[in-house]
Amino acid sequence: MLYPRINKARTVMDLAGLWEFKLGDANPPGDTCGRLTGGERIAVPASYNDQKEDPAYKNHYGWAWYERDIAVPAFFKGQRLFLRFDAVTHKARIYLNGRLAMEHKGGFLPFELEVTELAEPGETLRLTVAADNRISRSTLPVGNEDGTAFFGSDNPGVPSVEAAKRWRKPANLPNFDFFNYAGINRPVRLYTTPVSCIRDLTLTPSIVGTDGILTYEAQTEGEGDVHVEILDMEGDRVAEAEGASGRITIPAARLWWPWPGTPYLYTARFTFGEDIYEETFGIRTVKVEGTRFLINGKPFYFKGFGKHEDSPFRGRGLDLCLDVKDVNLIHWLNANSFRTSHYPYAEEMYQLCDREGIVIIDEVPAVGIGAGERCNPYETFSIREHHEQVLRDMIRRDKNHPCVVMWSMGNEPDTEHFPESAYEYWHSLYEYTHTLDPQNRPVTFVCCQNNYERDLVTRTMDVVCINRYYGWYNLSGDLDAACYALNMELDFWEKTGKPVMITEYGADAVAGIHQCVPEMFSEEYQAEYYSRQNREFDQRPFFIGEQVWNFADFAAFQGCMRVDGNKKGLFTRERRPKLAAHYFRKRWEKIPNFDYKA
Ligand SMILES: CCCCCC[C@@H]1NC[C@@H](O)[C@H](O)[C@H]1C(=O)O
Repeated sequence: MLYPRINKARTVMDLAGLWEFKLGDANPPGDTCGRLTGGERIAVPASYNDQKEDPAYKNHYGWAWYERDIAVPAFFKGQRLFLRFDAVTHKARIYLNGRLAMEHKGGFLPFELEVTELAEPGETLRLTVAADNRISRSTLPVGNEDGTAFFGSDNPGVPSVEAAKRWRKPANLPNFDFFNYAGINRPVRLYTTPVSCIRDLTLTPSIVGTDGILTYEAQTEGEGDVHVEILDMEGDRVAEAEGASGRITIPAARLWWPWPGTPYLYTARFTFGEDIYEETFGIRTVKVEGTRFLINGKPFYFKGFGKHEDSPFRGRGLDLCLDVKDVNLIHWLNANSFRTSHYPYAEEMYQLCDREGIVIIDEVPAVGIGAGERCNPYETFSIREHHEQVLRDMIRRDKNHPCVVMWSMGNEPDTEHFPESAYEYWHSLYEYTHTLDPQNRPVTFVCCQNNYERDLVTRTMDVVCINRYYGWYNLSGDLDAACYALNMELDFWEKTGKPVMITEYGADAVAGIHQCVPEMFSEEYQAEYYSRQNREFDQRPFFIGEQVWNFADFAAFQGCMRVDGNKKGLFTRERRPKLAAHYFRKRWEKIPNFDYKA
């Protein structure tokens, strides 16, 4: 799905601004709706939860209504018109002039509808969006349908507590550890194309000797011939071709390298009839070979984090300023990568990382798949069809980004209580995911702290990605015992012959709490936790990367395990560095992107 771009053949109308807004209820909206009345003002794009100090906004459960008028320019006449939503969380119903035009499930990937016949140029179009924030065992991310939220404390069986749980109003119980921000979180745009237009592009790079080879395919609608020009970063044409698909040789190609290498980007300029579309791409290869993760044939070492799209006021809403700030902090840290935990991020972040040479592990919102030994999620949760849909949508959206080097099918599902069911679910999904990517990048999922001897799934992934909290959620405060346990588990993984990386490890540190003898929740303990465990990782040649949890403190669901959110950040939510940030900046300055431990 192409990102909306302005050029001499296309234009884009960004619908950001103040919309009318009103909280709804849990009743399913109908196929028509009247004009929104009695609403309040809301900023779009942004989550609605934090835009007003009102528990009804913060803790809403159900539908919320947005509306604005669009004055469709008369000069759009003769063009095709598309309405594109980059993300509406978690479910959306779109109404044009009060009539239902589209529905969409999934809160982190774009969807669009053609409105050429519905939006009369020169007329005003009433756009109404209903957004449903409810999560359940049939959504991704998963919501609990009884009991408590992730890490929620409970006294089950106490008559008064059970009675109160029955009495209270329905509410979201996230089976995941981030606040369930919702609404129109990313841009809404009306864009035009010529009648005959380019609808999608697939760009697959490879390297032969010193030449770059670009295998391309243009999906078009209408009449015309496809012409392709390849431009270098200076804007000079270095190759060209005719035809909707083909292979183009770029002699003596400049490769895309992770920062501080040069992330060289070419531009493929496609013309089709009157339409034009330019897509940047990088000549780079990605491959797992033995226990090594190769980028351009060289063994890469991941230095980075899990992140979140999370900020005060905007919630999970797009914040380009914060994205630029975070990428500059990634450089400041001498880091080179992050995982889009636990959902695909806004496209603008991938565009930024393509240019800045930051490597991305791209993850779908499959988080919270499990309920302990009491129920088999693979038999009781109805998520498979939607899981395959979000994998298709994520890869369709992100397939051309050189910064994306691996797909993560999900975070911390239960793979130990029902190992055979888990294997059946995840191995078929792994095979399916491989069929979706024209570049056939490595596929993984991220394994939670578990009985790794019972887990039949993690060891079958292209890269073993483990989240471990030795010294925090277990062996708390005892880093000697934590390192003992960590080494025992690393001995286990060494036998699999797979590359292994840690995709989460960390300790909550409340900024400003300091102790001479490090104890949990102090900045000193967080730094000590990392320095001790990194020393163990450095002894293991098959260990290919360290991604800490988390880049920054972030908002989470209320609970006695969270002190104003999750405090495992290297930075505070306002991006102030803790001691551990300074520790990693020094550590990572000495660790090269390639051939570390070679
Ligand atoms: C019992 C062990 C469970 C560890 C789970 C650790 C969690 N991984 C997923 C992340 O979204 C959470 O924020 C992280 C944590 O809690 O900080």
